Amino acid sequence: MTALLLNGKELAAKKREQLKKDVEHLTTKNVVPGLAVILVGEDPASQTYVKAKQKACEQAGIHSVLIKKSDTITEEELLAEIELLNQDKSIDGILVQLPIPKHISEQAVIEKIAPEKDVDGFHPINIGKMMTGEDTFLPCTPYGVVEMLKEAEIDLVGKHVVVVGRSNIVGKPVGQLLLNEHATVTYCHSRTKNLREMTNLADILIVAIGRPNFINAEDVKPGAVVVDVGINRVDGKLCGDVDFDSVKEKASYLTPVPGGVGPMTITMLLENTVQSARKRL
Ligand SMILES: Nc1nc(=O)c2c([nH]1)NC[C@@H]1CN(c3ccc(C(=O)N[C@@H](CCC(=O)O)C(=O)O)cc3)C=[N+]21
Repeated sequence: MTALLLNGKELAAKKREQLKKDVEHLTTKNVVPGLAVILVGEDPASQTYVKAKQKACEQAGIHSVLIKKSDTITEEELLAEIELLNQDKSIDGILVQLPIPKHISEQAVIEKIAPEKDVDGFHPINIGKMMTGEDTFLPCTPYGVVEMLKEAEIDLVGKHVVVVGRSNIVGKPVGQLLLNEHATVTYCHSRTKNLREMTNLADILIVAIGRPNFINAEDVKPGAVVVDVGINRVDGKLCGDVDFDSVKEKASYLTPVPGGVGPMTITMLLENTVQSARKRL
């Protein structure tokens, strides 16, 4: 038996069609959703992602502004740029593309963004609201993962979710969102002992550790749902954290890379931007 594909690209396309209609409607009411992206430095991967975000905005009718800064910018100057965007009434969402140069505090930058424009869902106020289950901007990648699982009608209630990875932008929040959906959540990471025993307990295994082929068929319980959040470049080829060919013979559902979680991340960013713009009505 081979796993069914959780096709993020297809769901993203469907959601973007709906978003386009939502944006048209807002525009007739003189509200054009606006997203500002700040890119610091010349990292090629970041440039690719930012281009993809801009293209997606354009297709949905969202006004997007790219602010490019040299990697010699000071923290003070970057915070001043964010303040301008906080005050700008045409901007509903602000995203500072990560990573940023080491001489600038990532936390200071995140906390400078007005929480009501934090469409990444990274501000501590929004993280707090997510934890208590209040209405807020959900972080895009975790939000996209939950949307994919719901689209496939995978029941989450009481299921054992094992998250491999504990980053602030993926691992920690994806576990929290699935806990909010009544799953039982275990977090594992690079220092977990007996990792294979842990991952074999998972009904739903979420992998976001950033290492190619970190998870193979022996790590997976037969019939498990496996979500690969990894984005790695190996010999110029994009791959996830999961050994797709071996795991597809054992899992019930599996996300591909590319075409899985990545396109959903961008789609949820657009959704958050539109959600923010609606408050202007
Ligand atoms: N403030 C901030 N917010 C982010 O959301 C953010 C960030 N910084 N920094 C970098 C990561 C990475 N990220 C991706 C988004 C889409 C794809 C994506 O669409 N991937 C395609 C393939 C793209 C390709 O071919 O390179 C796919 O998986 O099918 C991947 C990665 C957002 N990030």
